[in-house]
Amino acid sequence: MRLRHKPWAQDRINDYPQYVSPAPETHRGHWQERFEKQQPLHIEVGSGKGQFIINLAKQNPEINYIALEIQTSVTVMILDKQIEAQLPNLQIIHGNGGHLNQYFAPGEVDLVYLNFSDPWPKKRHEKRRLTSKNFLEQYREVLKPEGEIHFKTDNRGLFEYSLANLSQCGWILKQVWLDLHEDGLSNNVITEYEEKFSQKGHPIYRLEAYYPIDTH
Ligand SMILES: C[S@@+](CC[C@H](N)C(=O)[O-])C[C@H]1O[C@@H](n2cnc3c(N)ncnc32)[C@H](O)[C@@H]1O
Repeated sequence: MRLRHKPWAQDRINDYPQYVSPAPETHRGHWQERFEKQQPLHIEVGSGKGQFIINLAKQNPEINYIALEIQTSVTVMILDKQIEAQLPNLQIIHGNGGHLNQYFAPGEVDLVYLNFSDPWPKKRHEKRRLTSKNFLEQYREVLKPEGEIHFKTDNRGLFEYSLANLSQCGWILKQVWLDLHEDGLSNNVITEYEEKFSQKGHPIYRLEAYYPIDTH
């Protein structure tokens, strides 16, 4: 998938290399050097406008976060929030989650968040789904042993598809929620899309999964 460029937005991104590096692949294996403190690294693939990850970064200064977003104009919206908040534990990648192993070294990431990923309902677009097998392989490569994926969606079809792929690819499900806001999760941080779909009365599905250490 190609990055969608908008010149004005790209110029704005270029003005803040301290928050959005022009060459994220050059930090592969060295992301900790871009943060004030060396601490666990959590990333969100498909961050949208950044509400979720900005709030997480504010709430958890003991964790480093990276927002990864493919659309240029949307990346600018995260950047604008970061320019205001100046969080020392937040970096932004304007890039494609399908290239994760170019941005991160094996085991560099502690946790991957996927929130309300585009469902791409047509079979011919399956490869674009962030829980397709290609993407799951990328997460497995960059996560530390037993590092986790936390995934939320209101789309039942995408949730079932993701559960099936995870289990076929050997991931272990730690926990599954079929109606997050009914079942409760004490420290749930709400995303933009979650707010929108919850207001419409949609149930929110959630899962936590990890890839087991190979004991052979
Ligand atoms: C439906 S929005 C959800 C935004 C946010 N996570 C939320 O829950 O409010 C999905 C976002 O994922 C981004 N996206 C889709 N495919 C991507 C990819 N391959 N790499 C990075 N971002 C991607 C889209 O541009 C969009 O901003």
